[in-house]
Amino acid sequence: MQQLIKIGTRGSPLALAQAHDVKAKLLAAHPDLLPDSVEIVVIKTTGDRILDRHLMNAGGKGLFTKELEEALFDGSIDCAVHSSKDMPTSLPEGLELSVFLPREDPRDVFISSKFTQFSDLPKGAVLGTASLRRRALALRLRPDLQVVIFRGNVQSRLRKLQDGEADATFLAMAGLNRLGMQSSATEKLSLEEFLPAPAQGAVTVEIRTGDTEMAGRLQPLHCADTALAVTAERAFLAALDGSCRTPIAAYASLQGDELFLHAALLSLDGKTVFERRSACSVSLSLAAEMGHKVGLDIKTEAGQTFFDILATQVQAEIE
Ligand SMILES: NCc1[nH]cc(CCC(=O)O)c1CC(=O)O
Repeated sequence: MQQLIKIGTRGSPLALAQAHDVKAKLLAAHPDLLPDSVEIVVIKTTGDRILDRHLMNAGGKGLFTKELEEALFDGSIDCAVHSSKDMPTSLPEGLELSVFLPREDPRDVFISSKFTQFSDLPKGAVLGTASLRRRALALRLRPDLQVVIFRGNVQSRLRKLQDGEADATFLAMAGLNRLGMQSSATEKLSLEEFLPAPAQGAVTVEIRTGDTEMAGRLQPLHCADTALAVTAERAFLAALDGSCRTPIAAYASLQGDELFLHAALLSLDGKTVFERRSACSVSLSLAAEMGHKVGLDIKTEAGQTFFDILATQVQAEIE
């Protein structure tokens, strides 16, 4: 009997779609694997349970990964499938991100049943989002807009919109594509004006360091170009903060034989923006170095006072 490969995932429809995609790609890459030998194991995370409180107040990104990581350590799963943008910048000792799947559309989309594009929103219209980045980017363009906090998975946010809790919301195109819900997107937003979250659109697979068998099985799923871009974006995030309490945006893309990074740190109201562009040659270590340097440069430029004020504002927001 063939040894079972257990793929761990959260239970949201998006997480399940990503895990099933990884399973299908594993089976396609390894004809010797019997379909029954790859199993999806759904693990409920603390983040999924906290729906009443604002997530950042409860502990941030790690809330969605902790239980999956415990399952990796105790052997109840062999790999965990994640949206890279939900991954903390540093992982527990003994775990690593083994592969990045080819990046999906990295853009944010504007969603509304009343208005066909973001610029059509009337004065004072209400946006529903829990993302500090989306809030800051939207207010930067339209300081008149109101923002209410929208939490929950893609489906529940769309339901809140239907229920009239806001005039519009934002979601990642990648998630809608994976859910087969492309038609829910009202307007695809430009990468220039709505700079995505670091690593948006890229699925990653976490494994135990040293699990060469699992790493080998996953290798055919790896996309080197995606890894390069995500490495630069995550290095930027790590140099700045890494938590989701800061409006941070970054997008790197390969153009010819260069990797271009566009990165930004914003104030909560979008009035202050520290923005940089940089480029480097195609190398993982140079990509990491570039992201780190851009992050440190912006950190220095912003200064401690900026971060102190931001922390106070964010705290007041989420209480
Ligand atoms: N925070 C939830 C989350 N994590 C990853 C995605 C989208 C898929 C991706 O970026 O790969 C989403 C939903 C959204 O932001 O619309």
